[in-house]
Amino acid sequence: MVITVPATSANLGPGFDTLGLALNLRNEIEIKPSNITSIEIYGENAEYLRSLKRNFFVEIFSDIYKNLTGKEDKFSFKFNNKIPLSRGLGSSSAVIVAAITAAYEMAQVPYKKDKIINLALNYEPHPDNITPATLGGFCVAKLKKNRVYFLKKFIPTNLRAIVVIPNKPVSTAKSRNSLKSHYPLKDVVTNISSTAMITAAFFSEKFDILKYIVEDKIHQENRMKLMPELFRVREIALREGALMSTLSGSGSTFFNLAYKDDAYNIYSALKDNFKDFNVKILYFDNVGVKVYN
Ligand SMILES: Nc1ncnc2c1ncn2[C@@H]1O[C@H](COP(=O)(O)OP(=O)(O)OP(=O)(O)O)[C@@H](O)[C@H]1O
Ligand SMILES: N[C@@H](CCO)C(=O)O
Repeated sequence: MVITVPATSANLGPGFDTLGLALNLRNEIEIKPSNITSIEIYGENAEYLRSLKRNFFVEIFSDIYKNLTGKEDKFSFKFNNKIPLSRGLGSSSAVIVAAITAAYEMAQVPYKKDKIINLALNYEPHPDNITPATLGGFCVAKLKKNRVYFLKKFIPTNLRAIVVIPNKPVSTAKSRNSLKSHYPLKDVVTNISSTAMITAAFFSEKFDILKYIVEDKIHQENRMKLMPELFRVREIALREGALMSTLSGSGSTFFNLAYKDDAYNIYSALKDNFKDFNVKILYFDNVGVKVYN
């Protein structure tokens, strides 16, 4: 069985822990029943992941598989990773969502994607990465009493993401600790109105308005100060025609949305100015986690 899962960009600026979308940059995992457990890792951060004593995917997969079947069967795992670690592209959510889905598939227990999203929450309390990793598209998610409520919208094919991936990781857990616990009412209102406008823009496919309404007062500026070059990434992307330009999740990646005809200009301006950063044009993903038997 092969399972693939997309990278995700969470928050979209003001939609902290609420908005997210899926990008066509996928980790691929091949799993086969075997007499012994074996793990092969290729691609992004392979050397680092090989050096770890515990494999996050295999641990989650084994727990869920045992819960479902009562058995401790052995499998061979081959990972081909494209999502860089701790860059705000949802690498941890991708692992969690893929591992849970793989366990249900291998155990041959029927499931709905709603189930995957809610189980994933036990491992990471951020529905804004988990929901689009599972479903693809643009997702709005709300966590209430330990349950995720969500809505998804397909992202049209005339849009592209231009991502700027710095060479420095940012741990989500650490970067959350640096955030304030209280905010003035006017800042809260800025985020509520901006998040509502972004949601309406995606659901009505009226993307031009994004140029004027994306404002965050909760987390972005503080997090961007950890890597001040990101202020210039935003300035250049917007100047070259991006519809919006936001920190991806907790960073360090910057996410830029553009019409496909503007994508190359934005990409080359960013590439020329940030030679040490990895700049990519990506399609959006509207499918989410996918299984090939
Ligand atoms: N392919 C992988 N295989 C095993 N473990 C992984 C893999 N990808 C990520 N992880 C685990 O997830 C951690 C990264 O999680 P973190 O939340 O800091 O970053 P992220 O999910 O990439 O960013 P964000 O949540 O802001 O989008 C890694 O340190 C590692 O423990
Ligand atoms: N909403 C989470 C996403 C982490 O990718 C945060 O900003 O910390």
